[in-house]
Amino acid sequence: MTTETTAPVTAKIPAPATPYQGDIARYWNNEARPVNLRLGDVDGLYHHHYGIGAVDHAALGDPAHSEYEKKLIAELHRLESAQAEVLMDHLGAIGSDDTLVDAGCGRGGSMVMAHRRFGCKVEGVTLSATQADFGNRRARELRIEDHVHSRVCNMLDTPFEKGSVTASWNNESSMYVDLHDLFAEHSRFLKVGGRYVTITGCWNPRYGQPSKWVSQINAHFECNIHSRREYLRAMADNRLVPQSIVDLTPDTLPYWELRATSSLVTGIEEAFIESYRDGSFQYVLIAADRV
Ligand SMILES: C[S@@+](CC[C@H](N)C(=O)[O-])C[C@H]1O[C@@H](n2cnc3c(N)ncnc32)[C@H](O)[C@@H]1O
Ligand SMILES: CC(C)=CCC/C(C)=C/COP(=O)(O)OP(=O)(O)O
Ligand SMILES: [Mg+2]
Repeated sequence: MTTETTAPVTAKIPAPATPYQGDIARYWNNEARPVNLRLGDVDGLYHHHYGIGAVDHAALGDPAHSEYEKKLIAELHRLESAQAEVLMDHLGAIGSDDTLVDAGCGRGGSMVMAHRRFGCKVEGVTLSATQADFGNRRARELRIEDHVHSRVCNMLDTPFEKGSVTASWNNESSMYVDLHDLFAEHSRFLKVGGRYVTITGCWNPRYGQPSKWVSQINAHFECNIHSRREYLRAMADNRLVPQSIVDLTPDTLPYWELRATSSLVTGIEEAFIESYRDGSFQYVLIAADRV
């Protein structure tokens, strides 16, 4: 029998708010890159974000060894999960009765991690019905569907009640939306005293304008990378006061340098490596209090 929790969300997909959002929904509905699926298969946590931390060369062993590629995939995945743990380190004290929101939740890997860590409810929104179905199927397989739920929904217009959410985040998903609209919505559903965290790639105002590498990343993902200045200004305008700003650029470079040597390369590795090296692009975590 089909129940409410097992029915695919595709049965009730809202129309995209704009033609652009329709493009992004299609993009993620059709995405099936091995660099994401093979990494997720390592332990069933499927991410669409990048990694941070030092590469464990001892664990990788000899590149000539027949098991090397498998170990490399496991290592890239370990670094991506480490990134999500660092984001969660900044969410503050979360109890099992709390609700968290993952804005732009992808296939839901971070939501599962947050539930395992805090025992709380996690609500995810994505434009992609394929991703929401994938995340809900994984939650059912893990028997956590009463706590972890994805829906097809525009993160700028969510059904969450005003002041009902203890903490929320965007993990590499804020480059698809206007930041003033985004932070107005987080600010609306967060409790006063709640916490907002983003990990994002942003262009560096000190460079002047987006570099050719940043433009290449935008074209590759059909996104619009904002500047660091824009993040801080849009937060300030929406009652989100930064508590920590961490430049993760040096921590993400080893991930990219390792990924560039793998068989799973997608062609975007050079743009990330060169823009991080020339200072035009930064990988940043911002944690802010809703005041
Ligand atoms: C790069 S993926 C990041 C996924 C996830 N945060 C993770 O870390 O694995 C970007 C996500 O943003 C979502 N997204 C983009 N624009 C959105 C919008 N307006 N509303 C909801 N989700 C959106 C996409 O559907 C996709 O799931
Ligand atoms: C930091 C920036 C600018 C990110 C842009 C958003 C994005 C597409 C993130 C990774 O998704 P993915 O895991 O699906 O990408 P890939 O296939 O390259 O691993
Ligand atoms: Mg990826």
